[in-house]
Amino acid sequence: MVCHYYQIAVSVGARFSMAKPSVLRAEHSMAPDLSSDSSVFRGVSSRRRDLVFVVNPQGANGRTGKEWKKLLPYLQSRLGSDCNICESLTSGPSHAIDITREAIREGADAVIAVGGDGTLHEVVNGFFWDGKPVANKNTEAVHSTALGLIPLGTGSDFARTFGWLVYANPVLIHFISFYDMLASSQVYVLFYLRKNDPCEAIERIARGVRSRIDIGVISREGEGSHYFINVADIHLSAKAGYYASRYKKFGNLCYVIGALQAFIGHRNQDLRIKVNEGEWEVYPQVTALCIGNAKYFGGGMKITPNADPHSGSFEVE
Ligand SMILES: Nc1ncnc2c1ncn2[C@@H]1O[C@H](COP(=O)(O)OP(=O)(O)OP(=O)(O)O)[C@@H](O)[C@H]1O
Repeated sequence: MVCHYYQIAVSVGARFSMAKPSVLRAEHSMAPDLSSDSSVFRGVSSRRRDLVFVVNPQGANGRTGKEWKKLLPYLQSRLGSDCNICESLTSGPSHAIDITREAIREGADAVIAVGGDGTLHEVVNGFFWDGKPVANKNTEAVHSTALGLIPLGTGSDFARTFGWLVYANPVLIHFISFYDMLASSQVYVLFYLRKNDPCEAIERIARGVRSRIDIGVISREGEGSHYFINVADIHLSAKAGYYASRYKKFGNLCYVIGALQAFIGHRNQDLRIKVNEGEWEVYPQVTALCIGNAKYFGGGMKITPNADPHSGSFEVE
């Protein structure tokens, strides 16, 4: 009998320090031309921080777009005097990646994902290009671009790990590699995490609170790198997530339906795993493998309860 197995290496890198301090500069005089693609960026005020909101209007079966429309006037009145507010609506899958890269190159102070974990995931991947962090094209700029989140998706699982709280102290982000990849890099992260209370999120944006967290990197020989901020998984749970995306109109129930569908025809598989510098080991008949940087997936399932995005390590289940 031929034995098929997946092969995965999980490794944890060391934290390291960022060369530049990470304070949002309220008096920043930079005025990048984020309106170079006018269909994408709509500048609202003229100076100070440049905040780019990447909105998936189709998130949560269209609820994200509706919530965002209600939120925008408040956001403009609250932040408009201090910030350039750039609203950028995604037109389809992967668009958020391109928007984010452009915003960082143009010197945005923060790129804020407005939507669910899918949108957040794309924005995180937009912070990188060709295995490296995207850089401001103004090489003399002294600020870094922060990542932000207003969780308005179906599951919004990443935000759950934080209990909708703000992390006030800057902590270092670093990127942890796994799957035949060494990696190290960093971005700063802003958290605006009070689900169903976006006004509270905007208050946090106004305060400019920053934190630093870990980001995972997945790579395969001959393919590009792929970054994750929440939970990376393979086999049954990954199939469940894939199927769930077809049923978002049912809200969080989509994850139950997706899981049921994934069970149909599912067969466990042997898995070859290496953790850190350990030996390769074969784990027989594995149902799923989850590598958690944060705790939740599948619409609130606490799959890696001890994972902590600030810890410099993953929890593997
Ligand atoms: N204009 C669009 N039309 C259709 N799909 C889009 C559009 N913009 C982005 N997308 C895709 O929609 C996917 C899901 O969006 P998002 O994660 O924001 O909402 P969700 O699936 O409801 O939330 P969650 O992932 O937290 O359950 C994204 O990964 C993205 O690829």
